[in-house]
Amino acid sequence: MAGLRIEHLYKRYENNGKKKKNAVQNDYAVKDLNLVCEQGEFIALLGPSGCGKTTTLRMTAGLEDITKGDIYIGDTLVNNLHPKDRHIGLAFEDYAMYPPLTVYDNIAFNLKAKGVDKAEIDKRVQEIAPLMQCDDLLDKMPVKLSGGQKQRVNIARAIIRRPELLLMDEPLSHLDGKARQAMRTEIKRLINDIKCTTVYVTHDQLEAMSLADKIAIINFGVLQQFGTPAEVYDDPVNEFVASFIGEPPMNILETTIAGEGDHFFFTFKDSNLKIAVPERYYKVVSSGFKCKMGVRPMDVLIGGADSMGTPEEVATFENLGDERRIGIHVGEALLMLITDDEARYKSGDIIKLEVRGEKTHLFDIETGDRIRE
Ligand SMILES: Nc1ncnc2c1ncn2[C@@H]1O[C@H](COP(=O)(O)OP(=O)(O)OP(=O)(O)O)[C@@H](O)[C@H]1O
Repeated sequence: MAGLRIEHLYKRYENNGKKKKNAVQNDYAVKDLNLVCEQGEFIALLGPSGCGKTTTLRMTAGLEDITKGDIYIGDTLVNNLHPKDRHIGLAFEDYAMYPPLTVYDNIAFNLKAKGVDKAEIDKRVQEIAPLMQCDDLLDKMPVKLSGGQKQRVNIARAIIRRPELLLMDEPLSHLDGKARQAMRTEIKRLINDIKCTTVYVTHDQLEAMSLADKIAIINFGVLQQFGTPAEVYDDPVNEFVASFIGEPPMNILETTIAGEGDHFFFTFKDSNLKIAVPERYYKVVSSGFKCKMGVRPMDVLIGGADSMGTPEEVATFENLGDERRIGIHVGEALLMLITDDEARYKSGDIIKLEVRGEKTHLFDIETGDRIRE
């Protein structure tokens, strides 16, 4: 098992003028990426489609040339090493199994190719198969497997080589909701068992939040933030991260600060809503200051009958069973709140809105960067 270090990594695809769909605006698919994944850590590369996650993984695997920068696996600079010499396990999105071979032979394939002796191969397959819950599939042909079973075999194939580093690219993307959730739990258990350094590509923030020790959030090839799930959720560095992490996303509204006496409030165009600015921001705001205010839907509350909250009209109501989502127009924007309150609302109902001012974040209107107290 080894750690991974990525230093000032760049990738520019040479396309003879032709561009792929979603091609990056700045021509770099990956731009000045720096990442450290400690030995035994599980990191997720997270970002929207086309942001450069797969490109980063493929460069790490040696399947794609590096334009500039260095990749170390353990202390070894691997820039010019062949993939088979990098001691990596790959579990990619498409399950490229060998159709004429049984599951057993698929799992054993790479060890056989390396000339590992039969008894050792059998020992390892018998070790891995129960771990991936595919021991009862060993005699089956790939065509007979469900999506989840294929994925389990795929991961078994990747880990049987006892890689220094396990690279997974959207391994759950072919699965539907329930199977996805089940496999997520299995992957978590597996990684706990084998304690392998892992880099996991996903565009699903829930997957990243639930599996990873640390998440690297990427946009347009540029690393936005690298931190634990709690750090990226509670302390986002910019508007992009704040709105990418969390479901439903953080409410982000343009605001003008108004001073009243000794206090400051967030105010909004064409709305009566007024939210107290936390005192910790008093050093950086002034009356008339324009910025964006972010607040998570669970920090917007419905006040009781005696609440001092602002009366607001319900615009949208969704009942999702265990939670209800309410949308309120604030000028042209829609402010979402989540409640487990049993009450049913309909559009036009009036509720008292209370916003937990201490939970708000401020962002620069132009750059989207967090404004820190
Ligand atoms: N072989 C290629 N030739 C040219 N451009 C490419 C190639 N592969 C990827 N790109 C471009 O590089 C950028 C990053 O793509 P990449 O596949 O790494 O993103 P991603 O974040 O993994 O996206 P997805 O989640 O959709 O797989 C995109 O703009 C994409 O169009």
